Amino acid sequence: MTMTDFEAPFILAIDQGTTSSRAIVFDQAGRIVASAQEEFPQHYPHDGWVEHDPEDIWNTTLSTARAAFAEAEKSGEVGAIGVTNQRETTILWDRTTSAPIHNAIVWQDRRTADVCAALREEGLEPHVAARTGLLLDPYFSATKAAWILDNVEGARERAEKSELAFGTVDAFLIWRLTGGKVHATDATNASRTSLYNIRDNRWDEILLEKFRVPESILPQVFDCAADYGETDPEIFGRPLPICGVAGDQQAAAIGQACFAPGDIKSTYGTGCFVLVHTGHEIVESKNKLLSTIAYRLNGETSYALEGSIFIAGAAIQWLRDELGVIKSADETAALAESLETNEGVYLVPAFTGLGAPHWAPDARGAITGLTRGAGKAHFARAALESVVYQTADLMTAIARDGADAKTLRVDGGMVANDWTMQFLADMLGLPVERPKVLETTALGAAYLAGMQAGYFQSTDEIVERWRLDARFQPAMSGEARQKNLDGWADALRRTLD
Ligand SMILES: Nc1ncnc2c1ncn2[C@@H]1O[C@H](COP(=O)(O)OP(=O)(O)O)[C@@H](O)[C@H]1O
Ligand SMILES: O=P(O)(O)OC[C@H](O)CO
Repeated sequence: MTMTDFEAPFILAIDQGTTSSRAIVFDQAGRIVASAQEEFPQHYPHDGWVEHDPEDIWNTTLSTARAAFAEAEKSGEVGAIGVTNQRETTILWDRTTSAPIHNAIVWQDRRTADVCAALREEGLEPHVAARTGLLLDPYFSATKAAWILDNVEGARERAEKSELAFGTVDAFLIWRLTGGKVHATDATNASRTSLYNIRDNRWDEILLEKFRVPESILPQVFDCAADYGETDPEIFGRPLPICGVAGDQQAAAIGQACFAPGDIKSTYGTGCFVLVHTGHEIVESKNKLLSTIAYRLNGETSYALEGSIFIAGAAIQWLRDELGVIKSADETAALAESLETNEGVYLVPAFTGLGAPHWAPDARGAITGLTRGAGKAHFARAALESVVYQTADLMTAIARDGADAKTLRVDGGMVANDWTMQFLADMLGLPVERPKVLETTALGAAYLAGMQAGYFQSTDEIVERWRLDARFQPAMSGEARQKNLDGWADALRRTLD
């Protein structure tokens, strides 16, 4: 392909993730023109606490966006920007100086588990579920924002005087990119705060009061494809419109062209998130899944059921960084394959508690079935298998809630691992489809911006652009499958007990 094969104007997608910031420029056919990525430090000040320095978030976003932009502009012009982000992560900043008043409290952070437990005792959970589709868990932004207001000296008084702004990472980046002119978020990110009423599409006064978050600090909530203002001309040498925004899991579903009820995708990055489109209706889960906004376009809201797993690729990073049994993530497939079975070794990676469908913030990880012969292949296989079993638990919950999946579309860094994808198809008993573009999160943000910029007229044009790379068909015997699932259920029971 020559440079001139690309269809301009291009779209710059900013994908601010949990462990790295990425910027990818796409052409209008959905092909990658240029990209850049930078990791940044994670801070763990106490057991169960996870923080990011917002300046690291900003600096890595800025440098990757500028690098991808400069590379792309050698072959065409960038016309629009889409933003997608790690969700729930909470930042409060000074409206005058744009300086954060505390580190970002990351979605994985469990410090407000006690607050959530106390609110549950007071009977708040059914109200949270009815209004936001969520559960009472430290995962979501509300208790994180209140924690900052209570623990940074003078913050509450300053918030009451409208001197502070709250945002998930998208809102913080939009604020900085527009030079402090726009304080806005999109409906998907708002739906992850525990403060946003997903039925009426507005900040919920009762929840603001219960969670003790003043309305004065909240951003405006826009559609996912909308006018979010222009970037400060100094950033890219000219102003560029920011016109597409969605939380990363919702953006991945858009990049996977999940626009019809029943369409389902699973993204394997640091964590794993399964989203199934439920149309314009909110499906209330009876199996501890979340109801959430899939996207809002032209004022019309589509919803999804979501299963959130906190540790997926992070288990592989743990093998590499803490245990040192691998040097790089790619080694895990060969290690897993070197064993005919898992030989009874299971890992339950509850490093930051367990998410759906258990919601056990105090659970901690376990490895079971170790024998003297267990070695690094067993650990690698158990880590990969754990991601699959957690997905299987979610798929069971989704099926019980009435969604009937025919195939599962997968994406994210971990799906490069063929062994894991085959094991996933085997355990689910469903075909697993991997698309050609694995960067579906960034692609989804680019599509949203492209819609607002007028490059795409409808979601049908996005459906047409989806391309299959590989389909993994279930091949394992029913007996072997059940043995594995039983072994996992046993390890899980021991962890939860
Ligand atoms: N071949 C592989 N096998 C297993 N895990 C992998 C492989 N390649 C990458 N990963 C895992 O995928 C994750 C990176 O995926 P990515 O989508 O970039 O994550 P995020 O956006 O959450 O930072 C890492 O946790 C890494 O350990
Ligand atoms: O940064 P990721 O890809 O691990 O995604 C994080 C999720 O948005 C958390 O809800």
